[in-house]
Amino acid sequence: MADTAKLELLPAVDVRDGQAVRLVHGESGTETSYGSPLEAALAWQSAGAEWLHLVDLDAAFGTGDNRELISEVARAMDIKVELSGGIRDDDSLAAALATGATRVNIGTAALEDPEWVAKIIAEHGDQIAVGLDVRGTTLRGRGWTRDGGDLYETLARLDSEGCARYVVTDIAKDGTLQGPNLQLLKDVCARTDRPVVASGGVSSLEDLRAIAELVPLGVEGSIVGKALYAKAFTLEEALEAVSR
Ligand SMILES: O=C(O)c1ccccc1N[C@@H]1O[C@H](COP(=O)(O)O)[C@@H](O)[C@H]1O
Repeated sequence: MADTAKLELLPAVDVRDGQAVRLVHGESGTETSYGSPLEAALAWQSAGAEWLHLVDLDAAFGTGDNRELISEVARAMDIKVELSGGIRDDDSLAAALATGATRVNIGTAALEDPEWVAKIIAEHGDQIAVGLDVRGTTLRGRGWTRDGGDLYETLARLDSEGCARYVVTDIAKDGTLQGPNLQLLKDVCARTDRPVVASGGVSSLEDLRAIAELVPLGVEGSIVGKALYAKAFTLEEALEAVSR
């Protein structure tokens, strides 16, 4: 990536039981509800977002799914959509791609079904990202409830299979407003030449500027969740903060 590129921002809409929610450390039961997912997504689009990070949390946790609602939201967007949660087999992948999402983010399946993930990377290329959701350097799957191997071993495997991009979440930071794990992002960027999307912990415009400093290392974007819903700053302010 060229050093002059600006950091992309991906406001998040995580859906649980039909509502836009934020979790703390991704733990089921910690939800704060923020109402209609479609209204939230449209608000981020109106505020100037170029991307929406849309997550079906029920599908990620295995507590059902919000497939129709997720599809409705994705189809209503004029902006790019990154779709996550419960994409683990041909049926769920087909449904995700049928929403018109620009790319889909694979978590659990990258840990539990490497052959399938290698196949879909080969078939769909840039439309597939892998979510590397970590505690320390241990990957977590199935709603972040189960260990799924070593971060760097998995990264090396996925790199060799041609994975186009990684979404790196520090679970210890996610939903806490405690700042991103910049060292983790630097460490991942040092181990891959593929673009990295940062996730977890953003609390301030300063945090976003700090992540933007990592663009020359390979950080392409940052997901922003709780800070927007908690009104720590507006999306307009965030976009301005990372514009160059
Ligand atoms: O985004 C969250 O807060 C979250 C919390 C707990 C589990 C998953 C979460 N989000 C994203 O869901 C996908 C993983 O889904 P799957 O394992 O492929 O079914 C991944 O992008 C997570 O970052």
